[in-house]
Formats: sequence, structure tokens, C-alpha cells
Amino acid sequence: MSLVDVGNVADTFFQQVPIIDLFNIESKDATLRKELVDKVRHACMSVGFFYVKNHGIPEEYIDGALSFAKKFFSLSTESKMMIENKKTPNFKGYSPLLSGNNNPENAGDLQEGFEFGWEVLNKSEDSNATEDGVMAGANVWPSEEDIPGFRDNVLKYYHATVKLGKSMFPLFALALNQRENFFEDKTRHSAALMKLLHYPPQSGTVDDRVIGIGAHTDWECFTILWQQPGIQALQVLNAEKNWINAPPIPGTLVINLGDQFARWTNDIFKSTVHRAINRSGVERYSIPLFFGTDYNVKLEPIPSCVSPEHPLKYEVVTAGDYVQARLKATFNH
Ligand SMILES: O=C(O)CCC(=O)C(=O)O
Ligand SMILES: [Fe+2]
Repeated sequence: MSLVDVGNVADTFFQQVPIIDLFNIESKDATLRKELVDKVRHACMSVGFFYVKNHGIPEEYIDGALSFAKKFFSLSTESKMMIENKKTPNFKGYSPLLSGNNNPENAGDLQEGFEFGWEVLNKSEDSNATEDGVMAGANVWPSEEDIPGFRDNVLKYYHATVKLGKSMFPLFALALNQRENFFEDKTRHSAALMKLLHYPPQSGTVDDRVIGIGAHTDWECFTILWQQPGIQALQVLNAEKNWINAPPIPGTLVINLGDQFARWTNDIFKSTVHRAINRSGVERYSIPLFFGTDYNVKLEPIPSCVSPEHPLKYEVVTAGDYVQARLKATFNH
């Protein structure tokens, strides 16, 4: 069966998000690896979301990032607004409550965030000459006086998550019947944005047009999302237009595909609509890492994903132009 045929019969009426065990991700055993790739292919073509367990990221890195996220969001508004994202190229830095709007039908996302991209831990070692083009723009950080250790701790988690993301690209390539290193020359510069997110509890009269993050798709190839344990907020839309809960599962991270993969695959991989609503009555934190192909790379569909019955769906643009257009639409609403 061609990729188009397999994609056509994928069941998009899912009722839950599958869990995939990454234990065999580095296995030299061809059978074990094929089993893993088959599971990834199935999840990508039907749900566009899956949990991963045995992902290899140390809990202490997650705990570190979370505790510094909490410290950051409890800084004074004045300190946070010094690094407001609208003052920087490409919206790095702090986004206040309701400043972004992922669903144009809504009145703003009830979350505050802090976004940053690639940066080495030790600045003097930076050899990753960027070719970020339209997406160029340095990270901004709160002052060390305000919050000592913030940059190093969140970058530690960022780097571990980028490493996990890099190890997943070969799985996606194999799932698309491409050579394992298909994405290697397209992901040299780690076009990966991380966002610390804080959702205050929503109490009192609830306006249905204000939720944590409105219905949207992500923009990059895939997202690696850590969500706070114990709080149901994330929901995923299936083909029947039912919202399926994706609760946090201890020891896992959520992987969801974004628009860049939909474009690489002419929609054979699903960039599935999702949203988050925090009506738990308590604060919620989450940390997505959005991992795309390099900003100067064109999002051209893999030929086997296009056929006369499944014609080309998207115009070809660079990854950077696409992400920048979506950022502008989200924050200039
Ligand atoms: O907070 C969450 O669980 C989801 C966040 C999300 O979908 C996003 O930032 O794109
Ligand atoms: Fe998202």
C-alpha cells in the first residue's frame, strides 16, 4: 500500500491518545525498531498525538524547569514586562495574560508565557552559526538578580528535550518510508522554541470565549509537551468533532504533530486541533517545546504523499516564513 492509501484508511475517530514506549528507540534489533516505527506511523496518521514513556529525560531536569517557571511567573508584572515579547524580534520573552489568541473566534488565551529558542549553555562555545533568516532574534532573559539560575536551569531542560526531539526525527522519517536520516540536513540548527506556560485558575463567571489556550494546531513539525500532573486541561479534537481528554500521565510526555509535518506529508500526518482549559481551581503549568525543520528549509511535500487522488494541498513556503506568520497572527490580534 502506498503512503496515500495507508493515510486514507487511518482511523481518525479516535477515543483516546495512544501511549508509545520509546525503550527500543536506539535498538539495533530491526524487528523491535520496526514495531516502534509502525506504532509511530499509526499514531501520526490517525491521531496526530501520542504519549511517550521511557523518553530518557531525567525527572530532575523537569523539576528544575518547573520550579524556575513558578519563580518566573511570580515576579512582579513590572519585571516581567521588561522582557515583553512584543519588544523583541519574533516574540521571544514574556507574553502577558490574554496577549496571545490562538483561536480567532475567542477573546484571548488565559495564559502567560515565556518563550526562548536555541542557545548553548556556555555562550563562548557557540558554533551553531544560525541561519534563522526571518526568524532571527536573540533570546531575552530576566535578570540574574531577579531570579538567579533561571537561564541555566531552563536551558538544561531545553537541551535534553531537543536531544529527545532529534532522536525522534529518524522514527518519523522511517514511518514515512524515507531513509532514516532524511531530516538530518533539515534540522541542523535546532529550530526549536520552548515556552514556559502558566494558566491561572478560571473562577467566577466563565466566558466561553476565554479559555487557557483556544482551539489551534501547532506550527512546527512536532511538539514535546510536559503538562503538570494531576490536572486535566488538554483536549484533542477527533474527526467526529468530539473533544477527547489527554490527561497528564506520570512518567510520560505528550508528542503532537504540527503544521510543518502536515505540509511535509500533504496531510498524511495529522496536525490535530487541540486546546487547554484550566477549570481545576488551581494554578497549572505546562512546557511545550515546538520543534521544526530549520527556518531556511522549504516545506515541500515528500513525493510519495502526493498522488492524483491526493493532490498537493499547500503552497510551498519556508519553515521560518510559516512560523513567523503564525506568531504575528497570534500576538497582533
Ligand atoms: O498547555 C497545554 O497543555 C497545551 C499548550 C499548547 O497546546 C500550546 O502551547 O501550543
Ligand atoms: Fe498547541
